[in-house]
Amino acid sequence: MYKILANTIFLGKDIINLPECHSTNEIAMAKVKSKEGAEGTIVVTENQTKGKGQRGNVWYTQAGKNLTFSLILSPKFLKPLDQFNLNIVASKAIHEVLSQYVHGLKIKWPNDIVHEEDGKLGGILIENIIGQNSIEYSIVGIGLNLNQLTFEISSATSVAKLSGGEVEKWEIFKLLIQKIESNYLELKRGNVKNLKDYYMHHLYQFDQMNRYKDSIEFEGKIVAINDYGQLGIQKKEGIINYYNFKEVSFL
Ligand SMILES: O=C(O)CCCC[C@@H]1SC[C@@H]2NC(=O)N[C@@H]21
Repeated sequence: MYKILANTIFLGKDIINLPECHSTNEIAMAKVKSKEGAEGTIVVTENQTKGKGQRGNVWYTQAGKNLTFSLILSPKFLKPLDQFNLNIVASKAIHEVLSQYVHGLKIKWPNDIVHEEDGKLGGILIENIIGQNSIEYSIVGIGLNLNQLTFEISSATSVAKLSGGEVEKWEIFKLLIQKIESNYLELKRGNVKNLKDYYMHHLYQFDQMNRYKDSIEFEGKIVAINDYGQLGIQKKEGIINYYNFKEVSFL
């Protein structure tokens, strides 16, 4: 069991801690839809049995070892087209906290946390309820591999594997809540530039030639992310193409 004294203003004041559930995102979304989930509520579980990942994938995690949780936010100050800013808020917070434990971490667009040589440690799945001209609610689901040591896929890793020892997951949870809240409040105050500068500074493969694939494989370098969160890749010939998620893959 954990004791959290996160010292936050609103985030994590209400924590729903479940020994087991299918998906914390699903539970958080159901809470919002039934008007039981106020902004700041967090759903966390020790054993997520059917975690949702990006691109319709399943997020696998070993019971008890890792962090799987979802935050309920109500960013009505954001227009639907500005929703990528929430990815920046969450990925920056995770990068800031996990970098206290492991060196060489990067943010892989749009919101994976990876080690530059050793694979993926964490992912974020954001699901929004969009209103007329604003984001009514946002469920920010976070899965982080902390103490898991063996993986079925070779591209996955964990903080413990990279740092050489088990970490205190509730301490990391507390630090994350604090960082996410402070980044979110910074976004609310309109300081997007500071947040985005951090994100770009730690972006995986930024300004390096690499291979990518859209309809065909090509060589290019990541040079920008625009206000809509599209990834700008400059091809060898100099033209910059902007991609939505799913339109381009890293090779
Ligand atoms: O594919 C990814 O990289 C995103 C993974 C997001 C997984 C987290 S775990 C907690 C939350 N609940 C879910 O069902 N998914 C997210």
